[in-house]
Amino acid sequence: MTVIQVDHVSRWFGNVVAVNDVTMTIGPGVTGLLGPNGAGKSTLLHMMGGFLSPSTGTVTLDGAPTWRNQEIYRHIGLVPERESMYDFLTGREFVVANAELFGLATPGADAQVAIDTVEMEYAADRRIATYSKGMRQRIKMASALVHQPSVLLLDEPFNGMDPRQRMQLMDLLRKMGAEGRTVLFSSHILEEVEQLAHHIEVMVAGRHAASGDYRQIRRLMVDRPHKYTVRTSDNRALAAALIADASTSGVEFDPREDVLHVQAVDFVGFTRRLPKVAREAGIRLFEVSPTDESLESVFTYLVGAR
Ligand SMILES: Nc1ncnc2c1ncn2[C@@H]1O[C@H](COP(=O)(O)OP(=O)(O)OP(=O)(O)O)[C@@H](O)[C@H]1O
Repeated sequence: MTVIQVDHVSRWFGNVVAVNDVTMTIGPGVTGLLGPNGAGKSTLLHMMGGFLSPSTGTVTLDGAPTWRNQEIYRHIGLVPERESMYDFLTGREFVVANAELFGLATPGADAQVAIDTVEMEYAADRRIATYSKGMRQRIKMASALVHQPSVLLLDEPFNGMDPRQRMQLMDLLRKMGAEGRTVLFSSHILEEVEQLAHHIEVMVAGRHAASGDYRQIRRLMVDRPHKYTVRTSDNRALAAALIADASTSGVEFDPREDVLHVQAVDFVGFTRRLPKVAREAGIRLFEVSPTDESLESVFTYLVGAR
């Protein structure tokens, strides 16, 4: 069971609309759920995990509703951002307790596999009270993995982790995605999502703002200005030709790098016009690359566009 379908889902708390008419499909592999604080990511993850009911709409896993569905819980692991941990337990006891809650036949052995997966064996028999934030995160992860779910939902999993722990967790999530599991993690940190997820879903203010590869999302925003670095056989001549063309709103010549920085009016218009403008002026294009194609700029545009 691997495909989560969110269909016209809204969730409100009193007057606050946390999730507003969201429809999305999450399949196998690693997907990033990106959005600023308060965008509704946690609320959405909890509804996907079946721990919170939608106010309207449905959330299903391979067609079966997730809300209060015992059968579905066996296939989903949720790693919440905040969770009251039982500090007096050891990491191992905590994971074993979760294995028992799932009714697994061999809780000790299953807990051991999960502890090894998150590389926490060295501290498994220490009390959780003595753990760092990153260790707590990993033991939570072990307890979410103890029943070998096909869907893993993680809320801000990298919070509080040091760079080494972050790399380890990224490797682990990549591996799980490659095994065919559905891995969905939320983050407000752009570079995390960019490094890990091939596919991203963007939430802004409770709404589903965009979906796809971040470059595709960038291209969806064709009405936004885009910047390019262009290197040609005659940069000055192209600068003159471009500034006379409606596709371009600004050109800067950089003599040190011997390139042009071009501000295009829109993506589609510029990518169509540039080869023609160059050909008509008898100029050869050596390099054309977008200069602001980072997820950060996509996100800023998406947030700014609201
Ligand atoms: N139990 C609740 N009661 C009242 N309001 C809530 C509740 N849970 C969430 N909200 C509100 O819903 C909105 C979305 O919150 P949510 O936690 O889902 O966002 P988020 O994107 O996960 O942000 P963060 O990363 O800060 O947790 C916020 O305005 C939040 O205050």
